[in-house]
Amino acid sequence: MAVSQSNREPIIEIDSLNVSFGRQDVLRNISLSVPAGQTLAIIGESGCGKTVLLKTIIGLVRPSSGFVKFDGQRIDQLTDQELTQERTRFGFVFQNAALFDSMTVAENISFPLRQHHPDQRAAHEESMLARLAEVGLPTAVLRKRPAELSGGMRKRVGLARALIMKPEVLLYDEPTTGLDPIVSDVINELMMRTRKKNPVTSIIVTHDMKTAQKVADRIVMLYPLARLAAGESQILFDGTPDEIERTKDRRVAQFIRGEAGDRLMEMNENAEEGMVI
Ligand SMILES: Nc1ncnc2c1ncn2[C@@H]1O[C@H](COP(=O)(O)OP(=O)(O)OP(=O)(O)O)[C@@H](O)[C@H]1O
Repeated sequence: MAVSQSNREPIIEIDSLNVSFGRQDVLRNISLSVPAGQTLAIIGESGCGKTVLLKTIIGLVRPSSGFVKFDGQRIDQLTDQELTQERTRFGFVFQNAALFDSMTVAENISFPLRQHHPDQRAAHEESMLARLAEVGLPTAVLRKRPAELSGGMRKRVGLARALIMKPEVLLYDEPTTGLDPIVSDVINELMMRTRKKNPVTSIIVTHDMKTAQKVADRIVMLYPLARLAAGESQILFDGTPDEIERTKDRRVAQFIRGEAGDRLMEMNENAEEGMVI
């Protein structure tokens, strides 16, 4: 699976990026270049800043310093109107599918088209049916509301909605969280199929090592700033799925194998000191 695409032009370039909220530093000196067509998985423990990185890429969070370039343009230098326009080149698959409960599946999927091309209603239905087929859902679901669907179906509807504008970049935030292993693997297959059918660049934020191993060409692991040694890069690992299996870094190895490691020792020490954790 691990195909190197480093010879392609970068579509996203992150340069010396720092993000803070008040006094809390979340991302420090992140530099990352994502070639067009690559599928990049960003892994790391809860709270290390994965979602913040995704949001910074699409301009929902502003950097404290450094910048993100999309297709050669600095995101932080765009006007609101330009940013709205550029965002139509992205598809975002949110953590909890983030569908509108009051709308039917059909209305949810076609929502971006209605927002951006209200004059082309005749073409909406055709696009919607094509996307629905792409994510393997029957037309019978179109009239249902999200609450009537299973978690896996909602994720598929979220993916169909993300695909409807034919995005150049797909951002997935925890696409398999909360799904059983079988349905998770269906979503993995769909992400791979989507990439085969469309020339997209994908960035997948995930805790799920199976997703990272199976779907990604490249894996980047972030580490919480508070746990880093002075001067250490927040990107603990950047390489292929094969390379991460052979990592010599104990923290990376513990993460990919799901071992509590140091955290268990910390818990025991804290418990001995009578701390509530
Ligand atoms: N808008 C915000 N305002 C203040 N703090 C924020 C904001 N967004 C995120 N944070 C903080 O930034 C840190 C990183 O959050 P983020 O959601 O990126 O983590 P994550 O790695 O995606 O975690 P998880 O895997 O649990 O989703 C957290 O401490 C969070 O509380």
